[in-house]
Amino acid sequence: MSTTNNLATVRAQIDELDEKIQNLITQRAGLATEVAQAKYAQETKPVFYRPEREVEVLRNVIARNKGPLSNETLTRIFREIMSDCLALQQPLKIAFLGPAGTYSQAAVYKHFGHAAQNIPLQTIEEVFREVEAQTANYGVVPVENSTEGGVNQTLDGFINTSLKICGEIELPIHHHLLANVDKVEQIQRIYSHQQSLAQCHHWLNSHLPQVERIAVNSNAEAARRAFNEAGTAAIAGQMAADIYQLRIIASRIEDNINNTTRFAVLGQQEIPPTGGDKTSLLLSTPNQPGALYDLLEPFAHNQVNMTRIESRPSRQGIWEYVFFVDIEGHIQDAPIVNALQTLAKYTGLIKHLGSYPRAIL
Ligand SMILES: C=C(O[C@@H]1C=C(C(=O)O)C=C[C@H]1O)C(=O)O
Repeated sequence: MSTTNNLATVRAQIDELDEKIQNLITQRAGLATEVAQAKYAQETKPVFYRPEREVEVLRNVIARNKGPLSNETLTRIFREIMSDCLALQQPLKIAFLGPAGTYSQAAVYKHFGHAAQNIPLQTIEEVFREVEAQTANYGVVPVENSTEGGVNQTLDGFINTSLKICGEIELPIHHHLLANVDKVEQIQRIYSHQQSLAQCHHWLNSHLPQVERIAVNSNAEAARRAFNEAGTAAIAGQMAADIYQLRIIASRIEDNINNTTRFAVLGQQEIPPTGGDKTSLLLSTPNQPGALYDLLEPFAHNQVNMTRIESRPSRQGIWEYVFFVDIEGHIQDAPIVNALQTLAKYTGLIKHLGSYPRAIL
């Protein structure tokens, strides 16, 4: 068969498959609206977004994958399908640290797909407030970065909030130097979020040691300034480069190539166990010898794996601390129930911040 014929035949096969795929997606959307009816019938205040179900769908997708498409690609496609199916039931409003073009927005797209309505806000505190006030259904806040550690505004937000963490998102972070200059020598000032400046510290010291670095509220705000002010550059991501029409002068300038930020999804609901969960707790100890040992021992004794521990001043006395602890498992799992029972004897405060499915990819 000639190449032209072959091309035509394969394209005909693709057309046939596309028709099937489209029919199947349409059928799936129909079923999602049936699910909505079932939720109305079963629940007085129906909850449409179900992270425990979405993660099950995505884990099935990964388990079935035989290539050539990567797990990342297939989960991205299925997330978008679910995003639109969910929007037929309830269009979600998601609050995050704006303006448009921040890594937080990239995390929102990764987790909720493009059918959700984005609500960019000016501070992390506002994200907590809008979700508490139910002006937004969910919020996405950065918790920690693999290079720079915890995000203090978010940790402080957890201390006072009644919201629950109902998901986590892991986003690889690639920073670029963005500007509308012809030569690097023309750059007099670099704007970025303080975390991003810190994550590119070595690169800046070796390439642009004399240039002034100015911390602003977000990377997208930095990009906006670089667009408006001559002789300025921003450190931000690809999305900000696209939105603010800036050229990439140097790409991937983060000091650590595995630079990743972990985000939490804030909401009002408690998520049932999925078999691959994490639990976040806020604990406090009295200021006395062995207090930290007493806090850790029950987890070790019950074979609960701790993935993170971080302290913050409690703001209630001088040199008093609260501890943010992440463990593997769900709050309903027996080892965690037992550990918390023991812990209750020693600690002043045990606040369950949430149990949620581990981040997918
Ligand atoms: C369809 C449902 O509602 C939503 C949409 C989902 C989907 O499209 O698969 C999954 C979970 C929910 O967020 C459901 O709960 O099953």
